[in-house]
Amino acid sequence: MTIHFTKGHGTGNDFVLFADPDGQIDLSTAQLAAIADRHFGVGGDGVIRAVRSRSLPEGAAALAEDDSAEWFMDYHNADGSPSEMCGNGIRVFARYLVDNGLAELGPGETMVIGTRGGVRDVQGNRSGYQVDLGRWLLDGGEPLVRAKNLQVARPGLGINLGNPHVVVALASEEELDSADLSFIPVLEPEAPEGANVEFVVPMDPLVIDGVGHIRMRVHERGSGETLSCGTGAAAAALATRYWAGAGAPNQWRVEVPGGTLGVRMFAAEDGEHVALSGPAELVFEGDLSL
Ligand SMILES: N[C@@H](CCC[C@H](N)C(=O)O)C(=O)O
Repeated sequence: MTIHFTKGHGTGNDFVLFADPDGQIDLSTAQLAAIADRHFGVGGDGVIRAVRSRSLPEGAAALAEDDSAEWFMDYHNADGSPSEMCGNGIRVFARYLVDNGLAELGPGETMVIGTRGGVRDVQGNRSGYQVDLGRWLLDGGEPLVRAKNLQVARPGLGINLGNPHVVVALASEEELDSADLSFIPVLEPEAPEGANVEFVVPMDPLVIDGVGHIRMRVHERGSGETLSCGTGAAAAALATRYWAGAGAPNQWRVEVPGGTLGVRMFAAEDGEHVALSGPAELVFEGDLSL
């Protein structure tokens, strides 16, 4: 079987995308991991299948939530495990659909995309694409986090954005730079479904012209350390605002090793939502025989 793929990224969080509109390509965990392998495959932090919501079982829930969710982002991590959501991936996915003529997204228009974490609204903007990540939840408690090269275990904050995160504040940029994230951080107690773990430090000053500034590195569940994580950047901004207390801003710039992401918290009908914006690039295409 040959698959025509496109390689894309959002702030260096990179993905292998392919279209399977009618849901005819059923890749095993091992095949997905082989595609994402940086030495023996195309290489990427995740593999994204563009499939019509009506053509896969999980799509029924997306269509029940919003029947305009024609497309479903079938997301898998680099080890082949499925994830509920990917904030950078969904922005790159929207660009992929538009550039390949599979969907249209005019200025000011919204594209509704199905994911395992629920439907998400994506819009184009000046810096690339923006996604409304929906309602967020303080979820997962405050586990202790250990990572190699961190002198002491740190308390984390569990946040759910469709997928699970634990955010940890570090003392300084030096500590952030020297943390060895090549190993899975140890959580105590363990997260039953695993977690993406974000390490953050506030920049100095924290707030400039009403916008909060932080730096972040991440160890993604199922993919290891990546250059960026969109839902992770949103979780990091939410946790920092939580720790900063009353008066902290609702708009944030998050510096990740692969660039800068924007995060904005805003009131919606069903509670507070968080939105993520930043670049979404398509880099090259090719054919892959499996
Ligand atoms: N890179 C993504 C998150 C991808 C999924 C994650 N590794 C998980 O297992 O939840 C993002 O940009 O949000």
